[in-house]
Amino acid sequence: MNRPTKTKAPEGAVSRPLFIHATQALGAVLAFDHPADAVLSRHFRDNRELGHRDRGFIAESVYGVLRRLRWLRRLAGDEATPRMLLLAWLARGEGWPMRNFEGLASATERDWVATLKAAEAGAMSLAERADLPDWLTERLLAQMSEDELLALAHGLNRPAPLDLRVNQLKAERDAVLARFQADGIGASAGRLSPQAIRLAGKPALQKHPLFVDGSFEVQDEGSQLLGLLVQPRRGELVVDFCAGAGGKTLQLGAMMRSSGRLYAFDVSDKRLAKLKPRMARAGLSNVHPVLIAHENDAKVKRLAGKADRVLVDAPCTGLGTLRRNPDLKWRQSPAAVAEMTAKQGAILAAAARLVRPGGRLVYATCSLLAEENDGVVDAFLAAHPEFRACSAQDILSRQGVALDTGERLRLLPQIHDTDGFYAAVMERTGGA
Ligand SMILES: C[S@@+](CC[C@H](N)C(=O)[O-])C[C@H]1O[C@@H](n2cnc3c(N)ncnc32)[C@H](O)[C@@H]1O
Repeated sequence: MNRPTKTKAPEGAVSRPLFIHATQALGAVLAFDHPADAVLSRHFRDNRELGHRDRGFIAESVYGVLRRLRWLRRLAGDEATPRMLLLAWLARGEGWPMRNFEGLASATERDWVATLKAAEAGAMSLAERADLPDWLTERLLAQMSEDELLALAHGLNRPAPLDLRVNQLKAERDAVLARFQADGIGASAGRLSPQAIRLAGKPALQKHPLFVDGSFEVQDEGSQLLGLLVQPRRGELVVDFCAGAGGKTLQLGAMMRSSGRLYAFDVSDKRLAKLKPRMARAGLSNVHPVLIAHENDAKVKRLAGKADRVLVDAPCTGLGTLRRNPDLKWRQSPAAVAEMTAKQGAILAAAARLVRPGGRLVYATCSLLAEENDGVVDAFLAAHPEFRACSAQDILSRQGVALDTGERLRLLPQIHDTDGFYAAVMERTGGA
């Protein structure tokens, strides 16, 4: 494969081989057969000579094009190839000067880029301005005004910062911050979660001694608030019903001080397999990963009425994570939303059976769509009078998180600078 660092490029530009890598990766991503992060990981695995900065350029360029695809197609034409879209992104999105294209683009392409730099996108529809598909714009418009939708889209179309969660079993946040400062890593305390650190850039931290010893994990600050809503205590029986690779399981386990029993259910053995080494690094001995066939598996039913707390971090369209996964907006569809909402309702009903009287149930998604959020929770509460709604704002405020969110947690990138998250807290009545 091409060695990207050998060709001399003008200052601020990139080498020709690196540009070719970015074009190839973009072409593969734009087929939309697989998630963009999986396609990029594969490209990097197949091209191990690419360094951290090269990978950064490729990923940022690909994600930049995905975020602004409608605008770029308006400028470059509906038939624009991945190479043309990349040139258009670098010229208009990144504002590269013409000299950066020398050595990368042919004379004809450079003439095209020069024209493009002065081109107007012309009158654009709301969906084009928001850089969202038409169907999604329509759904969001039923929930908010045009101005709110554009502000949301602007927030979603920006790169996400890198957040860490300090593992309270192993370290104090101030000590981790002090160590980062000594190591020259720009970081500050999170504004919302008392366990969060926000990094100034995107340093590679997998080999950092505090990552290796389990003192911190990567977790969006918004996601950390979901763990605070569950608020598990030492010695309790807690179920993380859709645990995946354990982003929230690890947080819950640490909040329980590695005591009690924390069941991590999921239908994906691949995801649960990723949880196991993370549990070990985090120093948790209270987590029990359990592979289930579906939400009504006998392994689930065995815990009926026994759990102090159950988290349902439901499978969803993930549209709240567009800052990190901008391809999702082009890969989701109204049919996928309908399929999701049916599954979410079934999982929530099955998980609710595990909650003991007086116990807590938290339903959460990283979706922005009302049908996956309030729609599922309202239908559940209407069908289950034995559950009552609790105030997310009160629960967070008692843990020192001041957030004007009301009964249900709604986090939005343009307001909270987190991914988009939704959570509803409920309690089974009849407790002591
Ligand atoms: C939003 S992800 C969970 C992310 C995880 N909680 C974290 O914090 O990293 C949703 C998970 O639900 C799982 N899932 C899908 N259907 C399920 C079902 N019927 N029962 C339990 N888990 C399910 C998926 O495999 C996926 O891992």
